[in-house]
Amino acid sequence: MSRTPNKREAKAYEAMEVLGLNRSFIKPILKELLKVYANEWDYIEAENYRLLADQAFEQQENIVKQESTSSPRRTRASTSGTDKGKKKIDYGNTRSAGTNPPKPVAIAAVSVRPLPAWVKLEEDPDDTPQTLPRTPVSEKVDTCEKPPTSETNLPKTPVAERLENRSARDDVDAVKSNGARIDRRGAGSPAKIDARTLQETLRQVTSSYTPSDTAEPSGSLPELSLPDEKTKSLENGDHKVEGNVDKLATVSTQATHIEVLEASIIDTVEGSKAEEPSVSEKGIASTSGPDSVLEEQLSHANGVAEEPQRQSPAIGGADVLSLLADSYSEDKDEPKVAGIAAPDPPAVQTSVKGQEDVELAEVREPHSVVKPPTEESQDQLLVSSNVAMAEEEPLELVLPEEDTEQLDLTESEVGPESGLRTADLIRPSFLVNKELLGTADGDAKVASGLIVLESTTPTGKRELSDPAETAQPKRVKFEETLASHSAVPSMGLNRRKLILSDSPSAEASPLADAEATPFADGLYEPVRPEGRATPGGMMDMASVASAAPNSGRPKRRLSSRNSNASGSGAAVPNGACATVSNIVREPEDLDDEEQVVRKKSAHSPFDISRGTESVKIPFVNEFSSDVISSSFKYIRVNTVFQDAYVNFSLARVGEEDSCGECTGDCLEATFPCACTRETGGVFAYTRDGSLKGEFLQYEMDRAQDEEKQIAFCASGWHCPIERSKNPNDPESCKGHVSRKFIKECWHKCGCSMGCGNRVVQRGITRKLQIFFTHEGKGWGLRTLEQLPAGAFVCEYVGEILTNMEQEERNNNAKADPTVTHTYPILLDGDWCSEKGLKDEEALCLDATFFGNAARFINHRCCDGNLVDVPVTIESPDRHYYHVAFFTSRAVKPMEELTWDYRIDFDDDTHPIEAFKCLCGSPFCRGASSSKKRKKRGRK
Ligand SMILES: C[S@@+](CC[C@H](N)C(=O)[O-])C[C@H]1O[C@@H](n2cnc3c(N)ncnc32)[C@H](O)[C@@H]1O
Repeated sequence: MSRTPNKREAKAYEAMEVLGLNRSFIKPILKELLKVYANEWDYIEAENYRLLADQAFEQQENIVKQESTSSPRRTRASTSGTDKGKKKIDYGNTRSAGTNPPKPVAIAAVSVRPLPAWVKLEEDPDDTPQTLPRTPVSEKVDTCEKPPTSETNLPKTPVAERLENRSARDDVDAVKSNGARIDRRGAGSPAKIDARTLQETLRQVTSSYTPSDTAEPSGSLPELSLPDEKTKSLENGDHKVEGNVDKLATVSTQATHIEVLEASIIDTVEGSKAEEPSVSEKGIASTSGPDSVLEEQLSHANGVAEEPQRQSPAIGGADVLSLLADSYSEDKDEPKVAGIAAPDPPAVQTSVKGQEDVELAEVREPHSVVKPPTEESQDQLLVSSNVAMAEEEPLELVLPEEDTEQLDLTESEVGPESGLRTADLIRPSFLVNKELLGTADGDAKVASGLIVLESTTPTGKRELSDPAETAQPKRVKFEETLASHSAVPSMGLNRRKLILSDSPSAEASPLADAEATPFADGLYEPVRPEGRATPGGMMDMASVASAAPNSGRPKRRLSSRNSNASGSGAAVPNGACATVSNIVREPEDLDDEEQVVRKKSAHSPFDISRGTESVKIPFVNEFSSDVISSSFKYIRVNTVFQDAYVNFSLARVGEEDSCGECTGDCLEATFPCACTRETGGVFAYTRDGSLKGEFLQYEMDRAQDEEKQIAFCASGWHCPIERSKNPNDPESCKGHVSRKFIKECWHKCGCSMGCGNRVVQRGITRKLQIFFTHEGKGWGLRTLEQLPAGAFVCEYVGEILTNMEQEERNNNAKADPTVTHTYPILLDGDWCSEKGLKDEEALCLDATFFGNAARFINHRCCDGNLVDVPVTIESPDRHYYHVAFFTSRAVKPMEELTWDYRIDFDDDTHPIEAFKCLCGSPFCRGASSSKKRKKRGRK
């Protein structure tokens, strides 16, 4: 007999029930969570039981995965086509009566790690947790809240306000009262309309803005009378459509600042009368429709920066497209605060492939100063066919009729010879600026331009404009295929992007260099990455490491200077970048094996952080079907692995390490607060959250000439590195780089989270993207927005390990080629001044298995665009600190973010072989050492 649940437990069940998760399914999960979070109910209850719901949904996904691997081979028909989106498995959903709940599978390892005995869960009344911890230890001590910088500086848009006001509870209530379908995505997540209905809805919405021949809706789909004018809501009889929007990515240049938005459409009513819109919904002023937004963009692109037209408030439920426009137009009025990312609306749950929700890629141009683009950039036409989101039926976005003139493609240009099909061009695209992408480093070779528009056929399938209708078709040339960029994620093979140009200047495109080889029809084959191919499967670091052609190379020294004992170069699978047609494939065109590969991803391509960061971090792979290994788990803050001693107790923070008397923003105070003690009485950050010039300069000088900062462990005891290598007979210290620290305000300080001396602790605010590099470096990180010099990008987050533990990992990796190479950073910035450092205090951060976006930052010899800066936040001890990455110079959108790992490629005493450096820097140390290797007769 089961015991009666206590009140809190009962409430948790109730909340989950609303999400369609029954008690028996939830019970073991709840139990496990309580165990992990030391019975801290506050965690479980926060954000409307989000943690619990997340775990439950994660389990469901695991069950699906288990089912799909244990069940016989799925046919293609079952993964695409008619039964798409149907679920056959019982997820413990209370609505699936009569089926037993499945056995819960193990919760992800990160969640079940027990709290070490020393962890004290202190309370700090000042800090209201805003984001749920993924792990109890570091989340509890970390003050990372939603970045308030821009919130404090910028007025909130009505959309942001509305979304904020609308609590998750409201959504759940709405779902409950309306009996809508339950979405699996997360607690508080509203029910989602099914994919087909949504697509149809959107098609109708978008059709209402198209010239004429709108398709008839399919008979089986609900009839939704959608607006033919911008200000009408999407409401009709029993159906009301409303949505949330979220910025997915940003592409900005001097001339344009474009945000790709994502919208979830929510069908709140199914078969019952639509509810009156809530007050907050009514309060939203609906302004221009999507056509206006795009017209705006286009007029901006033509040099006319007009104020969007305001119209009367929406009467009914929120039209998601109006919301987009609304947000856009409101934002335009706002002052732009340099260097601080605009606040995002509250997180929108990410779409998970195969589920019944669909997301829409939209484009808007927010609050940036818009300058007219160059003539050249207007001449460039970019066709992006990969903006459609993960669902197999892409959503369509129609541009204003007049812009059809911008592109006059002939059928032959989209015919089989070109590798394109009509279907490839019916997806939304976005504006990009040629200058920015054309001049960017690395694989940034995309020119800019305006977007293709297709007309809508009676069948609903939109096609290109009839060439006959166009007066003088422009000669359009495809320039680039695979090595292009996207600001939005897609699923593996289902992405491609082409540049079309009728401009003579296109002949001198950056593509027409040694890296790109022209082939049929002016198409350019992108650079084939170096390195041996891995089988077309998961991006597994181990297999990549073993497949990479670096055997026999000298080993790298386990440098006390920021030892990054990383693995070897990643190789791109064979044929991954053969021809355009090779990758211009619909999901249903993928063979079974590829389908399986795509489904293997344990990460959402829309946001690898799974909502833990305040911005989404998508990942894209334009080359192959590789996905990010499931052995990697995203964590937002450092997390103790096992033995590391990291004491964050408030009692240890003295007066000299906090500014209890301060209020608000310490940077505004007349005198610098106590927290500037480390930095000589000066704040290291500017008011817009960047690293001040002098600090940046110091770090860059240091990076250039580290030898000057080398210091040795105090005499009389042994260096922890040497101790970990050989505990019984350690050698003497080989030296460490002595670092200067930045100290941020923290819990004991009187200032607010908006204080300018809290930057790193707020977490990632920039638009970043993880992408598969074309050079063979594996995954990399790039920015989707312009970054000024000194901008905080991200922290290097990982497991906190003792040096001994790390050494063991290294040895395992060394001994067994199937074991993943490790990516540690040594926290030795103050070892030379610390005496008698114990083993459990000699720490490093390893992001191999648990880490954040920084874990994907690749190495670049000498001239990387990031510098790493040691920052102390919670701990007065400097044996534990944060490693924060700031830009060393301005970085353009789509540029890869890199830093110098400070590897000695010639050091063959290092336990782990250095990878073959493919950084491409003129100062590459790896390249020169490879010459030396050759001299030595090595490969
Ligand atoms: C911290 S990880 C960076 C992310 C990694 N590229 C991935 O796919 O997961 C370090 C590993 O990336 C690869 N890598 C980083 N920089 C590289 C470079 N300049 N050339 C070749 N490989 C590189 C190496 O395999 C290295 O062990």
